[in-house]
Amino acid sequence: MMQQFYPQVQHSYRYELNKDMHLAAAHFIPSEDAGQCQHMHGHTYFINITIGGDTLDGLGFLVDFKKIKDIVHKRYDHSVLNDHPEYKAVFPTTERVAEQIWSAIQKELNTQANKPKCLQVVVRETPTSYVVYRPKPEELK
Ligand SMILES: Nc1nc2c(c(=O)[nH]1)N=C([C@H](O)[C@H](O)COP(=O)(O)OP(=O)(O)OP(=O)(O)O)CN2
Ligand SMILES: [Zn+2]
Repeated sequence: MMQQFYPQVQHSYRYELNKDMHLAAAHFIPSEDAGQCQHMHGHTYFINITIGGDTLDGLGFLVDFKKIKDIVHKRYDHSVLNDHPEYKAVFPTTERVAEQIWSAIQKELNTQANKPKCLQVVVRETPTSYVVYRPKPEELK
């Protein structure tokens, strides 16, 4: 997975969890400036999510791996990204997809008593193109 590329994120949390997944989705960037990308096309997105925290839940989980996959995969797999409400105001670029994934995951983590933090989201759109998204420190308070 991830073509063996795992970017490191600096932190001092006791635990770091990583979840890899991939999903198939179509998108287009509705602007002439996007060249060929203005036309609908598909990708197999490879996604890596990094979560940190100091405290585990009663099961000994920082967060359930399955919960992380469900938030992203159930939402986007075999869908057209442009159809999702979060891409009505912004285009579904790799950068925006990474940002939206971070936002959805952190929103769910905020409901947990042990308060894990989503430290990094990597989205690989093609074999040669990927984005790393990291929140600002104030967004993790
Ligand atoms: N900053 C961004 N640039 C581009 C994005 C993007 O999301 N953010 N997206 C695209 C297209 O959607 C395209 O699918 C991916 O582009 P690209 O990596 O250029 O695709 P190729 O497979 O043709 O890359 P090569 O390395 O030239 O084979 C475009 N730009
Ligand atoms: Zn594309």
